[in-house]
Amino acid sequence: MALEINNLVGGYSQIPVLKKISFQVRPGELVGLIGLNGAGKSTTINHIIGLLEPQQGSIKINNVTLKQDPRKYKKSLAYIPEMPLLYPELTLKEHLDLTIKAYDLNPTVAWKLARQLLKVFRLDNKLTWFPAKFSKGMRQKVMIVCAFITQADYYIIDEPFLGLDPLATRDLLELISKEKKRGAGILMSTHVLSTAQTKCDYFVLLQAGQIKAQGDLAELEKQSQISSHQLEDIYFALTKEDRQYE
Ligand SMILES: Nc1ncnc2c1ncn2[C@@H]1O[C@H](COP(=O)(O)OP(=O)(O)OP(=O)(O)O)[C@@H](O)[C@H]1O
Repeated sequence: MALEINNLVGGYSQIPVLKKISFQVRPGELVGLIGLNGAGKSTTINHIIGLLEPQQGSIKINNVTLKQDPRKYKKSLAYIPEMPLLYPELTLKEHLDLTIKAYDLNPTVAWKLARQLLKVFRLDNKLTWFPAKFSKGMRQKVMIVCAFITQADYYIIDEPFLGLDPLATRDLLELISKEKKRGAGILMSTHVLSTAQTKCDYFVLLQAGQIKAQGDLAELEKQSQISSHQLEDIYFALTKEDRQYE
């Protein structure tokens, strides 16, 4: 049981952005997807959520590809994009109702969880609001609440920390930790290496569409051949030579 990316070649045209990347996200694990601008993080995520089709290789969730069983694959996955995308004509309550329908959730159970999450993210008195009234951070929180009520097997979270205030960041990290304990696997792309270092169990370092290194912090430190426990130092050491030629 895992989210498995096997020898994935992909991108937006015939010239691939991703060149044979392979890694796994296992249940109960938070994996950090790390890389400079343009390294291929969003492209990887777009493949996993099914916006792009693999040119070669495969992506499986619990042994099923999107093509084999689209319903099962999509229900196993919840996605929080970097830029919040909401329906302008739907209220916050209607966004939650839509998620409950789309994921075929038990409305009583889902609403109980939704109420708790809305309170945590201070949205509980805004159920009748339309997205136009929300700030960017509030919109992001709506997406977080919608994603986490699904109780999916795997979460894909794209750069979550940029628009969130410190309180919301702390609340999200607590939520991630709870979901890990429930057994969910989480893939999170981020540039915030200090947070990634303390929270992620495993790291995938992308460089120009290839995996430069992967492992836990100790394994990465070994591969980097430097004596630093800081993810930032290890990351720069591992990607130094390649950056000179970009
Ligand atoms: N819609 C697109 N069409 C064509 N090429 C694209 C498209 N989106 C991204 N690319 C290219 O794919 C490569 C990887 O981009 P991607 O968005 O995956 O990087 P990223 O690691 O997510 O970067 P960032 O940290 O800036 O978000 C880049 O060379 C980029 O120019």
